[in-house]
Amino acid sequence: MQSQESGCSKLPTLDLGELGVQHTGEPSQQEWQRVTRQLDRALSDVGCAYLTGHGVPDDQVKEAFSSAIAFFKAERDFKMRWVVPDEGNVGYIAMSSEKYSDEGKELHEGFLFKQGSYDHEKEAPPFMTAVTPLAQLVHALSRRLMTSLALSLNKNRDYFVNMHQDSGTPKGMSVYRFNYYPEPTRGRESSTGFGAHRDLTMISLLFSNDSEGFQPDGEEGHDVKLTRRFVIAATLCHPQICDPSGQWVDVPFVPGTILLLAGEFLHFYSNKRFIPVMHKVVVPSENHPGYRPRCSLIYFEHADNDTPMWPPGDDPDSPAPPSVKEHIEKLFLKARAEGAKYTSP
Ligand SMILES: O=C(O)CCC(=O)C(=O)O
Ligand SMILES: [Fe+2]
Repeated sequence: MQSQESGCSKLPTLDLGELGVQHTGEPSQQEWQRVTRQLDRALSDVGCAYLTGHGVPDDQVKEAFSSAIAFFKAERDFKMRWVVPDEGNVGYIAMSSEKYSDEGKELHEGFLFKQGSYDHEKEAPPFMTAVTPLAQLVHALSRRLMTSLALSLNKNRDYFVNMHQDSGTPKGMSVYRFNYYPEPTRGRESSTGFGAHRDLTMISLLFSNDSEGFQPDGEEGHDVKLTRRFVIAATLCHPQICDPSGQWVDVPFVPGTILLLAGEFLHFYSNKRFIPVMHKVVVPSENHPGYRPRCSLIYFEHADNDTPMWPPGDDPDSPAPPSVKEHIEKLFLKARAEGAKYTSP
């Protein structure tokens, strides 16, 4: 496994080899073992890894981003046609209408969507056509990663896949999300891109565009050993992960890779072996010529609705865990309630 130099940090890079979805045949046993070993190490040491050899064609990713960026640049009234309903969990998320941490106003817009959510009666957002071929590959990729994670825990190879039978259908909670970070015009000192949080997922797969970044001044030189937290960012507007000493570490854009993040569901179902990486997106500290908005596309892999969010304990007196659906909806509604408080005090 190689490491990706990012300023002071080294993030693992994992070549998926025969597990890449360009290979439709069954990977060899050696390849399952190699990838499983490396994946186990990356997610137990750091909680994330850059994936190469994944088989999702770069031109499909670029196409999806240009179509999404065109959407986010459209008039607000147009975008509001898809606004997420009050109690809903898919649709358009307007600028600064969510808040995931206490770090200030969060300067992002978003769009949550599922495959198959739009039919003849419900108008699809215009980027849907560009995303559809990519989504099918991402779904297949996620199943291979879940199989490998089950093998690494010495479980039946279908242990996780069986918990995710509704993925890729409108019924399950698994969802895609575009985030859009335009260049901030004012109030950047007290704002952030996306507040620090851990994903509630089994795994998250993150694509981003090249937002034409550079290393921010004065953030190099920490001797950081990455083990627990993680920031996604090293460019103008970028993600970061966080380490145990509280240092945030940049996660630069690496062309052609997907960033894999372990989520909380995986943490609980691996007996806390895999680290649910803490991450956030930072905004540039000042205006820079040539700045391009950052756009990311994330696939959140969530177990089927009624699955307990963590394995129920042996203690009959301890409260039963919430279901995956209840737990996710609670967090999502809280983020929107906080965003609303913040934007209209
Ligand atoms: O946009 C990004 O790069 C990360 C956003 C994120 O962490 C999320 O949507 O959960
Ligand atoms: Fe996240």
